[in-house]
Amino acid sequence: MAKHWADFQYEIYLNGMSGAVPRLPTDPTRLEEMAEHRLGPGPLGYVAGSAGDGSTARANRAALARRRIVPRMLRNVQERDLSVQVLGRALPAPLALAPVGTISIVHPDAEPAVARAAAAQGVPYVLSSASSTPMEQVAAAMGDAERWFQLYWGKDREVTRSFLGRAKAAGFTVLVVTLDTPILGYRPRDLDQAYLPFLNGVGTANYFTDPAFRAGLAKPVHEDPKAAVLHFLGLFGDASHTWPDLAFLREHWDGPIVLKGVLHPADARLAADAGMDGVVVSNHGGRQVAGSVAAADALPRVAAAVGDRLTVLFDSGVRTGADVFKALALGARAVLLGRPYVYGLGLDGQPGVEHVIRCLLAEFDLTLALSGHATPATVTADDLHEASV
Ligand SMILES: Cc1cc2nc3c(=O)[nH]c(=O)nc-3n(C[C@H](O)[C@H](O)[C@H](O)COP(=O)(O)O)c2cc1C
Ligand SMILES: CCCCCCC(=O)C(=O)O
Repeated sequence: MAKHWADFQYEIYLNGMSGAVPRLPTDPTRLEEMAEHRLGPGPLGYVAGSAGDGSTARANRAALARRRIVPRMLRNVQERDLSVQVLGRALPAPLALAPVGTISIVHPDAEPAVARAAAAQGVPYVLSSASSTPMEQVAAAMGDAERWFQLYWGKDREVTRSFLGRAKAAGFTVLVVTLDTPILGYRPRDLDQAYLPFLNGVGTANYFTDPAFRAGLAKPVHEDPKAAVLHFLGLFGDASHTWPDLAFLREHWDGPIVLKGVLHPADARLAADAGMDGVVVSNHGGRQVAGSVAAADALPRVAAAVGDRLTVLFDSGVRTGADVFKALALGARAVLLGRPYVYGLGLDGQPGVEHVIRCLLAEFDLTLALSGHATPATVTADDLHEASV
């Protein structure tokens, strides 16, 4: 019998009989409010902030809210199985943790704590290139869990080659290449505070420990850390890449490659033509292009274009179990969770991340059941009503 994630809510109620209530809110909005009070202004602005006037981040939420679920009745949902096949892997639920760089700014346990939480819940964690902890150390904390690595595909081919070699040696099997951040977006909350974690050497650990990166420095990192940070800023992204350049990555990575940040169906077709295995329909949580299409509005068009050729994943705005359901109905195979788990980490370390995962999946399990589905596979666009406002 498959695990019933919904049982988490009964666990909470039962614990309540002995006077215990959850340490963190079970509602993502209240979780975010709590984080707003606990995180310092710099880290909070960096995590919660987005590009320009913030309209893309708001549109992400609105596009999901506009779609309403139309539950079906009398369909025997007593036994449910949330597992899905993603890139040839069986996941216990259609969920992975999105790559989020520099998270030691919210909690000193940082990526290893997230890795342990994800492994404990069986959910893949996509480790960011901009991790505060070298990838080998995070891999060690992942145990037997799925290891996915996100690449910032930068200017220096030797560094890219070295990252791919290290990731492979550390047991990462899926490569997620982020396309939407060759340059950092315009982010007023960070600009107003002149706050960027990288300036303090946070999020540079994979680079500073990398032999190819170090070979490009005139002095060792500890002798001239500022020069090392500037070197990192100069090479982390490369806005000159074009589609044929993907051949380099295909040549150096023999596992699945997923392109993150695809919003246009034509780009999704190009990804398939380039021999990629999947795309993440994402606008980076509204952090890159202010005024960009909401990710949930882009999703059905991308799924219609390449759903039969590529694995379509989704992020940007997922906060609740109902959002996961809606993303599947719009054509995603699974979703990536971003900011909410960072708030869980900031508030309570590894248990905080586990709490966020368990709440989300309990709500997803209940949404699925109460909408008439025993498995994610049967959810389709027919389960949604699009409200006019
Ligand atoms: C603080 C922060 C750092 C991020 N760092 C990365 C990163 O290193 N690599 C990456 O591909 N995406 C990064 N992202 C984007 C996330 O992977 C994801 O696309 C986004 O958080 C989804 O939006 P949501 O959090 O609003 O759901 C970051 C997002 C945040 C909030
Ligand atoms: C200057 C390095 C930029 C890395 C961007 C990290 C990220 O994806 C985000 O902040 O969003």
